[in-house]
Amino acid sequence: MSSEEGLSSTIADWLYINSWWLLLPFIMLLVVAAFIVAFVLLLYMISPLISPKPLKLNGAHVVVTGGSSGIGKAIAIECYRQGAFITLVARDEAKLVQAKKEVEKFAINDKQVVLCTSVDVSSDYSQAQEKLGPVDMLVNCAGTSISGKFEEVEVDRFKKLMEVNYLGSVYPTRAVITTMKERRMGRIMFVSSQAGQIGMFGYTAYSPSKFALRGLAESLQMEIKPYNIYVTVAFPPDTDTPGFAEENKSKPLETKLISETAGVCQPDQVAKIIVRDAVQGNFNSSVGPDGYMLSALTCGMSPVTSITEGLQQIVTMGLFRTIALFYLGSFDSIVRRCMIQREQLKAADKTE
Ligand SMILES: NC(=O)C1=CN([C@@H]2O[C@H](COP(=O)(O)OP(=O)(O)OC[C@H]3O[C@@H](n4cnc5c(N)ncnc54)[C@H](OP(=O)(O)O)[C@@H]3O)[C@@H](O)[C@H]2O)C=CC1
Ligand SMILES: CCCCCCCCCCCCCCCC(=O)[C@@H](N)CO
Repeated sequence: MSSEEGLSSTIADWLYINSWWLLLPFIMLLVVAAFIVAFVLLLYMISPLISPKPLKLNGAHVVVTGGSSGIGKAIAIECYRQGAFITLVARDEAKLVQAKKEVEKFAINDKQVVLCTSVDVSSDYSQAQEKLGPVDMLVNCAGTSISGKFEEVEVDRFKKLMEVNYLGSVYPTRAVITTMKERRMGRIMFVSSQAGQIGMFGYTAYSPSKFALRGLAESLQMEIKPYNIYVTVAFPPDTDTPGFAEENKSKPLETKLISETAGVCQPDQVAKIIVRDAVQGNFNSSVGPDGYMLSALTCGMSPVTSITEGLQQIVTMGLFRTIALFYLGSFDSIVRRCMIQREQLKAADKTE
């Protein structure tokens, strides 16, 4: 027997004896796949248990702070169109009366009413509790924005934004929560911003006040879930409102250029999405593809309200982080280019 023959017969013997071992990795793979499929099916079977029952807006009482303008007014209209009773809360009485008239145009039955109360949500709110009566859904939308470089924003503006955007959501929520817990039902909505998911140039005062809402929402949701009350945090992009127009008058170029990435939305489009998510009891409400990516990417330890949402987060997170790194690179280069341009302008001014 030549040495070549010997070698091939050894391999054949080896293959014959051990061939089924070769299949082992495939068998294991099949078993793992079967387990995953069974697990996902099981999750879907129990999903009705973790998804809240949708809120019936028809006949419900919805309170909207910041309801006299922009996104808040659009939310009020969207709820009114679905048969809700509305209370609008803001400071300026004339604007409130005007908004009330606009909302009333969308009535679907003659029992519906729109009330308004002039309250500054950033100062204590406890007296308002009795006036309001039972509330099915509270929309915390009153808010304002200030942009500018960190050292150029006056110190008291940092405080003001926390008072209006953050504490202005705490006080109204405190006013309605006890009754909601007693009735074992309700929805609380916080209108944050995409700038509450990503810290960016020009928003050193604004972003923290919007990030804070997310922390409040997560903590509160864990407390009140057993009472069948669901919290929604909305993270809209730039939206075409009077507030946005005002903000644009003094917005740094960098902030404008970076924000443009996510585009500008219309308030009624934003309101539709937010109201749908609040009715369904979704914790997270995002607008547009960038909003979707940002929410999946920054979900952290936030509560999950559907199996599909959880699975999507698991599958997409790594991919979205990869995309985010490119975005961050482009934002850094916007900031660097603007800085160089400013310095060149300054130098040119000096030589003149
Ligand atoms: N527009 C945008 O690009 C985006 C906005 N957002 C957020 O959405 C919310 C609404 O924004 P937008 O519609 O643009 O704003 P607007 O400026 O158009 O409207 C703000 C509303 O809040 C009320 N409000 C402001 N301060 C107080 C206060 N202290 N007490 C009671 N009511 C108050 C205003 O009425 P009054 O002044 O009479 O009190 C008005 O009704 C804000 O929280 C904002 O941060 C988030 C992402 C994007
Ligand atoms: C995978 C990762 C995707 C990343 C996408 C990043 C997009 C960032 C855009 C940030 C826009 C911030 C808008 C703030 C609007 C606002 O709150 C003010 N206009 C209020 O008046």
